[in-house]
Amino acid sequence: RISMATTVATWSSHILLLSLKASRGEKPIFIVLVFFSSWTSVFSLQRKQYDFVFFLAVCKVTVLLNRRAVVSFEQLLLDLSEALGFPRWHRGRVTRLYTTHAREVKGVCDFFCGEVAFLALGKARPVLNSVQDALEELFPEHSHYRADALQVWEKKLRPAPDKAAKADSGYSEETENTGKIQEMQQDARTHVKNHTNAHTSQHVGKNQEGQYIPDSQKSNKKNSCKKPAHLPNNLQKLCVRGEVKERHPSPIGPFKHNEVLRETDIPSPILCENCLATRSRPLAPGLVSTLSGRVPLPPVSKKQKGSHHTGQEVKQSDVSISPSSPQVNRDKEKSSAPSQLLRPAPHVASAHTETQLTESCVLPCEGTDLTLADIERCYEIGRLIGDGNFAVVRECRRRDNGQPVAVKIVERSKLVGREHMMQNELSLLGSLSHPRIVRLLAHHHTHTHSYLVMELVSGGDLFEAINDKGRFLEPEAGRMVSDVSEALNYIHCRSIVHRDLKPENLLVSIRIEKVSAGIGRLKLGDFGLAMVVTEPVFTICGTPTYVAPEILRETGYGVPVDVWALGVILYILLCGFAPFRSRDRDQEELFKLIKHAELHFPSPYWDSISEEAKGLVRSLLKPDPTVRLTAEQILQHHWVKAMASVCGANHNQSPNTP
Ligand SMILES: Nc1ncnc2c1ncn2[C@@H]1O[C@H](COP(=O)(O)OP(=O)(O)OP(=O)(O)O)[C@@H](O)[C@H]1O
Repeated sequence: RISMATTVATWSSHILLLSLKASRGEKPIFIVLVFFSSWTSVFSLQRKQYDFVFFLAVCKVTVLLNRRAVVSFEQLLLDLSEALGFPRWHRGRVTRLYTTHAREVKGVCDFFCGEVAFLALGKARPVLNSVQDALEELFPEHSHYRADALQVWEKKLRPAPDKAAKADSGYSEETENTGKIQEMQQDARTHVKNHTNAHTSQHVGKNQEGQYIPDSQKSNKKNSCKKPAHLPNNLQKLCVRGEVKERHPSPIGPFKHNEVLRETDIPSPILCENCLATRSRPLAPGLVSTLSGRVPLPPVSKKQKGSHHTGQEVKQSDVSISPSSPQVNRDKEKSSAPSQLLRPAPHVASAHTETQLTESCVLPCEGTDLTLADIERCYEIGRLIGDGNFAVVRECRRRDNGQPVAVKIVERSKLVGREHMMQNELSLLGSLSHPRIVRLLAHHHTHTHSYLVMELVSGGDLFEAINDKGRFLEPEAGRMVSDVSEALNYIHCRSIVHRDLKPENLLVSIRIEKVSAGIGRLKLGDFGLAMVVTEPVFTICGTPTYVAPEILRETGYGVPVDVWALGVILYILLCGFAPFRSRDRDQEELFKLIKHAELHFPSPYWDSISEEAKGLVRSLLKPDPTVRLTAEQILQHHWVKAMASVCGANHNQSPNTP
């Protein structure tokens, strides 16, 4: 997966250049740094268990960073710095990252958002000549791009006429702490080229020698909107899984301008960090299926996840992931699929009458006698829109009335020992009907797979929206909290606890770009871990970042755990990073922090956020579940009401509009 990239390691007076070359035609997954390093650094990197550490020469190492490996921006800076030979204690460590166009990278999302290259800097201001050298080295054939970038840098580095302008330059805060003028004359001048559009890429550079300033202990605290691990079942210990960041088009493309969006340019799926779910985006507007004018359906012959499949391909992939012998399948199912699994949910049965199925589309929700051909006769199977641990979700269309639906295809052999998860989805979700909860319309079963036909929520999920936007304005965040609280209030009144509330399970009912305009509405989905709670539950389950302290304390829990998770989500919505995070991605440390529940609102990220919003966060993240707000109380909270009404007034929409 590593392309042997051109090695560019050039000293300029202040900036060390790192360069890479993308391997062509591969999915973009990793950020790669190649550097010259001491053995000490190499070993420390290995101890950190990066995905790959390659020895390309005696002292040259490639480090692949991916989105899941990065817990916080602070940690990312430390990792980059260490990779470049400046460990965290080193005076010359990297403290800032800038894009080629002088925009400071302030969080993990910024880092993984498709920039081609970054300048990694220490404490001191960079010198324009060095930037120019760096740009020339990196983009030798792109004089316009270089000139453009240089112009922005020139503006940024122009001597500040007064104190205020200096403060605005973005270089003043970090140096305040050091208090040593000579330290400001040193920097970890490194030019890092980053390529998220390539499966793997390569950077090469050299360490800089000399005196460096000490760590100010005040590096950027902004964290990622990273998704932590999802538990495959409710008995397993919480553990962190991986994620691969989606591809974003590069700002300058693969060194080309004005590229037209083709189908092949549709961003590749993201692999969800929490649940190893592959995340793909809705088709770009205008990409309409050749099969149907109404719903974007798959063109042919792309087999990787997130690509489009024909019905035939779906069939093939179904076959390939199933146990080879049909007899084996049947035997497995006999032992794994409980009889309740096949019982239709009461609410689901009525869905058939409501949707006026034609004769050919009436499929039973009972028994396992159906075949894939039966399913395909009723549903045109479309592109992959989600992929969890046990299921893939595809956009489909009913053939009789053209209704777009989402079909969750569960391979039942993967559910052995966890049959309750699907049972929950069928019995609990099937019994619910609320505008803020994804509706289960029908379910069908073959010998090997179950098909859960759901309302299609076409705007992606909140995780993607957070990834896109970083953080949200208070009115947007308030309305989202209101939406989720409505859903929670509805299920909590029925003594149902969701237990896996997180941004990935909140679907946006319209396209993501409109979320930024405050119009997106959320719907709660994935009831795989939900259960009816009549007495305290002790099972440890959930997703680390969102797990409530009482779950970890194992003292028994109930519906308030969902409110805690909502508190974590609100915190992330407002500032872009999670309230409890371990710098070293240490799960034990994370759990300690959660149990301790000490809440901070670090500056400057929270400076502009109202006390009311902070107050609500505090009320949701109360370690004692008995004093935590209930979903009903959240809906009555003055900030939530005010924010929801601002959004409602802006968009002339009732909060209950589906
Ligand atoms: N009704 C829907 N409409 C649109 N997209 C959906 C729908 N349901 C699920 N998805 C997408 O599919 C992804 C996976 O779905 P879901 O979480 O239900 O699968 P899962 O296998 O239960 O996941 P997990 O691994 O978390 O248990 C979701 O994150 C979402 O992006």
